[in-house]
This record gives sequence, C-alpha cells and structure tokens, in this order.
Amino acid sequence: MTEREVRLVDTSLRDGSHAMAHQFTEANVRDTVRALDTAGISLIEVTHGDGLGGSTFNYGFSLVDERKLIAAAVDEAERATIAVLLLPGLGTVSDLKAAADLGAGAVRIATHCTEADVSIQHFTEARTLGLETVGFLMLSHMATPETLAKQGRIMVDAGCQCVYVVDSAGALILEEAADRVAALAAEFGDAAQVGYHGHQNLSFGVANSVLAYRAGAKQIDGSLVALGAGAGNSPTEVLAAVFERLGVQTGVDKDVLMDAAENVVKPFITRLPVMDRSSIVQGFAGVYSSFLLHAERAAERYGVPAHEILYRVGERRYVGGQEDMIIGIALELAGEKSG
Ligand SMILES: CC[C@H](O)CC(=O)C(=O)O
Ligand SMILES: [Mn+2]
Repeated sequence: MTEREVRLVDTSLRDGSHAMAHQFTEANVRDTVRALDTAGISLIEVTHGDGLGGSTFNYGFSLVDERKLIAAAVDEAERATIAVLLLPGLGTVSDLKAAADLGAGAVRIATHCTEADVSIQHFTEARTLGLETVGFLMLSHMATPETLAKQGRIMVDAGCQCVYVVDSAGALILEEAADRVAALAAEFGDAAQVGYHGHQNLSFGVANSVLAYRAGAKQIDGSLVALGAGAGNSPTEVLAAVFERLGVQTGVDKDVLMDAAENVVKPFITRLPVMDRSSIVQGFAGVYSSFLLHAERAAERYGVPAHEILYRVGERRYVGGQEDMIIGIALELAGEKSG
C-alpha cells in the first residue's frame, strides 16, 4: 500500500456544531461517523462546537449531551479514532478523563494564538491518559509566523504531537497561511507535526490547505459540505479530490466522501454554509467564525445589520470567549441609529 502523505481530519461533527446551532442528533453523528470511517478518514472530531463543556448559556446549549454523542461515535467507528476538542477554562481535565473513558482516542486542545501556556496541564494529562495530542493556535492571523512558532513550541514541550495553524476567521490568504505553517515546521523539525485548519470566509480554505501541505503540514482539516462556522470549513470531499489530482496520497476514498456529503450530511443541514455578506466581513475583518450566529441573533433582536456588528468586532480584535460583547456592540449600533 502507498504510504499516506497527508492526513485528512474531519471536523463536520465539531466545527459543524456551530453551523447547526449545536443541534446534532445521535442519528446525525452515527450516520456521519459510519460514512467517514468507510471512506478511510482516520481522525473524526466530535464535540460541542466550543469543545468539551461548551453547552452553556453563553455558547449555546446542545440538543444531545456531547458525552452521548462521543459514545455513539466511538461505537460506530471501526477504524477511525474519535477526537474531542478542549478549550482550557471551558473544558476541564475531568471532562477530558470522561471523554477518554468513553473511548475518545485523541484530544485537540485549543488556545488563542498567543496563549499556548494555558494548555500545558491539559497536554500533560492527555499524554498520561494515552491520548493522541493536537494543539490548536486559534485566530492565527493575529500572530506573526515567528510568534506562532514560539507558541507552538510551548505546546510541543508540553506533550503536543501536532500543532495546527488555525485560521479561525478565514482571514489568511495564500502565503500568509503557508508562511505560518513553514515557521512551525522549521521550529519543530521531527519533534512534532504541523496541521492546518481553514475556513472559507474569503474562499481560500482549499487553496491554503494545498499551500500548507507544501509548506510542511501533515494534517489538514475539512468538513463534509463545508459544514462549519462562518462560511464553513474546507470541504473534506473537495480536499480529497484536489489532493488526488495533485498525486498526493491521503488514504481516503473521495467518491465515498462525495456520497457522504450528498446523501448523509446535506439532508440534515439546517443552514448550508455560504459566503454571504456577514461571513465575507468575518474573513476581511478577522472575526472568529463561530461569532456568526451570535451576531445574526443580536442583529435580529436589536434591529441592526449583522455585518456592521462584525466589522466592529474585527476592529476591536475580540477573541473566543468574548461572545457577550457582540450584544454590547449591537446595543451601541442601535443607540447610534436611534440618535
Ligand atoms: C471555539 C473553538 C473554535 O471553533 C475552534 C476552531 O475550529 C477555530 O478556531 O476555527
Ligand atoms: Mn474552525
């Protein structure tokens, strides 16, 4: 068998949770995991969009308890490993232990791109639990390649096996993505892998992923039908087709993935990911993709345009965890408009 040159990781059942307002059913999870597993995807992420413990008033309540969804995913996967996402401060070490007890085999620990130090104890615990470990440097466009490399080094020294450049806002354009991946790859050498997680807000998810691979990334994220926050993620089925055209081995079956996208995921999506005005503004202004639904709700409630809220969020450089500030901006805009 030809050796895999890049690993495609699917996050439909985690990043897609944002786009589904966290309303995945157990059947959605079982059907999607079965299809991804059949296609040869070796790592499938399943968690609330904001990670373990994310089902809260601030982030949005899940329809089904994520532990039930993780257990269902583990039950369905015959070959794939089930990964969970954890944001230190929201998810706890005890959430991580519970996920490992349910059979999750990997954890992706996400921090703001300049705050990797808050992940140290979680990586230590994850390695003790025998989990595969991945680090997410979120909103990577906000840090230079050099800063990201230093932050990634903190994660690697704590036990992280693969650090991702995470383009949470879908703001990176071509070499901006590649340079960041290259800086991490040069920093780590053989000590750890580099990954790339894209969003489609400015439509660069797939192109950036190809450049990320060429710059040294060994793991690339996607979602079926692009199901993810903002304008969605790089579609897994497109990544599979593009890498095949480029002659890069992924070990996955693109036709099974296309079938899964069309016949398994598309039918249950309540809102197809789209590059509309608000999500383009997110990419342009550098706004966290998961803020989209929060901004739309605030826009509706206070009678102001969502894209105007998002422009201001970008100007103020708000980061994950500051979702409540969106309401403040909506009130401010409403006040300005009423004089
Ligand atoms: C809230 C976590 C976030 O959705 C992680 C991620 O996928 C990103 O930053 O893009
Ligand atoms: Mn994302």
